[in-house]
Amino acid sequence: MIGANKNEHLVISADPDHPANLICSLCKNFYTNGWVTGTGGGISIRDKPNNLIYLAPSGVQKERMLPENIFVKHFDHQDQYVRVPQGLKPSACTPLFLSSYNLRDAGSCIHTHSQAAVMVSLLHGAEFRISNIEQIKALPKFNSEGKKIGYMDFHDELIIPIIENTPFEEDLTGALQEAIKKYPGTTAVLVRRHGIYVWGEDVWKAKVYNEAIDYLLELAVKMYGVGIPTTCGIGEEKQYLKNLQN
Ligand SMILES: CSCCC(=O)C(=O)COP(=O)(O)O
Ligand SMILES: [Zn+2]
Repeated sequence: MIGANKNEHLVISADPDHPANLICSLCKNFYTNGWVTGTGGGISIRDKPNNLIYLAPSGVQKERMLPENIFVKHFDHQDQYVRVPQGLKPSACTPLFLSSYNLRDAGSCIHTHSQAAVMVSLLHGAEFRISNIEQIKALPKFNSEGKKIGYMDFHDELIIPIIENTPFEEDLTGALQEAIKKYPGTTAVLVRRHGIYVWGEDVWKAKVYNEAIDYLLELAVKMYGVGIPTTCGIGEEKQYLKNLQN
């Protein structure tokens, strides 16, 4: 778009909670968790009141980005950028982030290359399931139309679909959209041998959901390591641990 490089006012703000600042600060935080190392992963934030979408550049060290490196699109004209930083390309994850906005009205979407996500994708088929773990209560519960109706209970079973990886990130879009439609109860999609996409109503919800899910994925890997199934009922773990000792 002509003049898109000029709209620097859209990304320069003294407010630490401005989307362009938050993309940079949260990516630093994700980097220390090992979620966006080696340029992989990222985050997009939607400014719902101003109808704008903020996106990181592609192929850069995500923990070193500056607000002026951030791309901006208008939500109603998703084929056009209103801010294009010079010499940079928008994240290859863009169509995946947009899918969460368009299909789930998300306010932010996080993509990580978490090793726990990759491990779980290697240990499961089409779905990851876990239940009877306190941390599940941090995750949203949806009705059959994908509308949030509250939070999951301790005994609820969390189900996250797993899609197959593709050589190019953007080619994941069709499978991610299918999974979003097939699983109205999910707020995340795992990508086998690659990572995970997690979205939420706003950036802070997306952050909490991503943290809670990653905790559960990491726990799941540890449970497999000692032979306890992730859907094991309360008290049943003893029988698996007993088998382990024999
Ligand atoms: C080693 S990163 C490969 C690309 C990828 O999976 C990813 O998440 C980063 O894509 P981007 O275009 O945002 O750099
Ligand atoms: Zn990726």
